[in-house]
This record gives sequence, structure tokens and C-alpha cells, in this order.
Amino acid sequence: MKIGVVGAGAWGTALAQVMAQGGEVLLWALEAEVADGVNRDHVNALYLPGVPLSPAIRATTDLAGMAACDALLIVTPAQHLRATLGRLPRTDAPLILCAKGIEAGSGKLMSQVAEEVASHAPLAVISGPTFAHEVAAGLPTAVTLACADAALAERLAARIARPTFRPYLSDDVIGAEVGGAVKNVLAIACGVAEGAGLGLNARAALISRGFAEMTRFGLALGAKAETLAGLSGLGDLVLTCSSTNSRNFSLGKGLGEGQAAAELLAERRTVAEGAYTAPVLRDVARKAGVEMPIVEGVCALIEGRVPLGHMIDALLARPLRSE
Ligand SMILES: NC(=O)C1=CN([C@@H]2O[C@H](COP(=O)(O)OP(=O)(O)OC[C@H]3O[C@@H](n4cnc5c(N)ncnc54)[C@H](O)[C@@H]3O)[C@@H](O)[C@H]2O)C=CC1
Ligand SMILES: O=C(CO)COP(=O)(O)O
Repeated sequence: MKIGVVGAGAWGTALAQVMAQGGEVLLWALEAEVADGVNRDHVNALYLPGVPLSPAIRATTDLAGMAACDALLIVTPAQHLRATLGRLPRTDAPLILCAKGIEAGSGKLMSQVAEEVASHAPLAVISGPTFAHEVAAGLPTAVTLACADAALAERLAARIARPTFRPYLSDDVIGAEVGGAVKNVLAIACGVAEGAGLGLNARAALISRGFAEMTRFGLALGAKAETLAGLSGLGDLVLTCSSTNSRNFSLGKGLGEGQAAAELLAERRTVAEGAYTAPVLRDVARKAGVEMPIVEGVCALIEGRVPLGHMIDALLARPLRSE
């Protein structure tokens, strides 16, 4: 099974590196300098610096080449998924969606966007606790591979599984996507707590009450509770809420230190998906009648509507209730 990877940011490059252990991989990069660097020097200096890449990865800036692949890992940021899929050549190859987010404007999960733009393609999702640098370095990692078609899931798992990269199968595509999208927003909240010096008790409270928000939201969208408690939900939440290796956590840390969201976002080339997912997540949750006070607080901070102190006071002053 020849694998194509669409998107040569940190995660697409790391996935290409693991998949190259099982044969040649074609990697599509938006930027010509990235494709050139991968082909000539076997590095992606822009998005995954310091990692020597496998010579079995061949990079291209031409999406047409993806038609020759048997399965495509789609790893562009969430807000670029629709446009990128729209430019892909028509192919019957399964699309394995790897971005974590909700589309602004439509309020759709990645699989719902793909169903609209590439309705002919079989879909799967990879999600879970996966810092790109660790995966690229061959450190042990487990992910959720979600697909409604059990036979396809098994075929994909057989190709994707590597000695240090272990997929667990699930039929709950929505659940796998909700976990990845919501944890990014909660990681911003935990970063805020770090930046503002609120302590580790506050972080643990945000993780567990954030998980309650993720679970309420996921169940309202039809996700299974056990998916949300698995690698793609709780697992990724714990990882991303614990380390400045997370772009979302470090964005939150900057906010907690008093910097403005607009400045922090303008400074970065890499994507902090939670900043774009937060407002649309809040809107979808409100429409579904799901209370997400931590997500509401993150939105208020990102939009610059309330000072940090007010946001913290508002969360602590909510009516007392059962856990
Ligand atoms: N970096 C990580 O450790 C992980 C990232 N992810 C997810 O993977 C997705 C991609 O993130 P990264 O690879 O980290 O990105 P990145 O932050 O390393 O790089 C940004 C990417 O966006 C692309 N891009 C910019 N403008 C674009 C456009 N107009 N059209 C298409 N692509 C465009 C760039 O070419 C580059 O590939 C995100 O949804 C992220 O949440 C998931 C798991 C781990
Ligand atoms: O999704 C990730 C780890 O699973 C990466 O998190 P960040 O995008 O916050 O860096």
C-alpha cells in the first residue's frame, strides 16, 4: 500500500517518517522550499527542524501525484482542509484525516467537511497523544484509528502500525474527532493557568472539568463515552495540557502572562488550532445546548473581551453544583 501524505508541517512530516519505515512515501508540501529541503537534504527545516528524514520520503508540490497513492494521510491544518481536498485529484484511495479542529463558519468536523468535498472517498481518522517530534524520533506512541468500515480499518492498521507506532481501532469517527478538536482549546486554558501562575491544582481542575465539557459536547454530537475516555480524548488532553511542547499550551501561557492573542498569533508560523476552533466550538455547543464554561472563558480571552482576572473570577464564581 503506497502512502501519500498531504501537508508537510510538523505532523505530516513526522507521519511520513514513520510510514517510510514500511515503504516509499509521497509527501505533498505547500512550500517549494520544504519540498526541496526534503528531497535534497532529507530535512524539513521550516516545520520539523533537527530531524534527519528517511530517504524513502519523496516530496512534491504537485497534488496531482497523489492519485498514484493507495491511501492518503490528510494533514493540513483544519481551516485549510476544505480547500486542499478540493484541489486533490479524484481518487478512490481512502482519506485518513489527521487535523484536529472544527471548521470556522460551517461548524463541521473534518470528516463532515470531507464528506462534502470528497463524497466518493472512504474516510478514517487518526488522533491521539502525538507530539510530532517524539513520533519522528521513533519514541513509543499509540493512536486511535477510527473508521466506520471495520475491514478497511484493519487493512489501514496493518500498514500504519510500526514497531513504535501502535494504532487502536475504533468505529467512532465523531468521538475521535471531538477529542482532538476540544483538547486544543482546553490546552490553551491550561497554558493560561501556567502563565498566570495559578498552580498545579488549577491545572488539574481544568483538565478534569475540561474533560467533563468534552464529554458533554461529544455525547451531544453522538460520540461514544469510551472514545472520549481513550487515547484521542483524555489521552491527548493530558498530553497537551502538560507541556510547553504543545503550541496550544504555549499560546495560553502567553495569554496568561498578559500578552494579546493577536500578537501571539501573528508571531507564529506554526498552527495553534485551538485559537481557531474555540469560537466555532462555543457556537456549536451553544446551539446544541451544551454548557462549556472553560471554552467560553478561552474565547473571551482570545477575543480580548475580558481581562484575565475577570475570566478566572467568573469560572470560580459559577454556581456550586454536583460533579
Ligand atoms: N504538530 C503536532 O505535534 C501535531 C499536529 N496535529 C494536527 O495536524 C494538523 C497540522 O499541524 P502541523 O503539521 O503541526 O502544522 P505546522 O504548524 O507544523 O505547519 C503549518 C502547516 O500549515 C500549512 N499551511 C499553511 N497555509 C496553508 C494553506 N493555505 N493550505 C494548506 N496548508 C497550509 C503549512 O504548509 C504547514 O504544513 C493540525 O490540525 C494539528 O492540530 C495532530 C497531531 C500532532
Ligand atoms: O495534537 C498534538 C499532540 O497530540 C499537538 O498539540 P499542539 O498542536 O498543541 O502542539
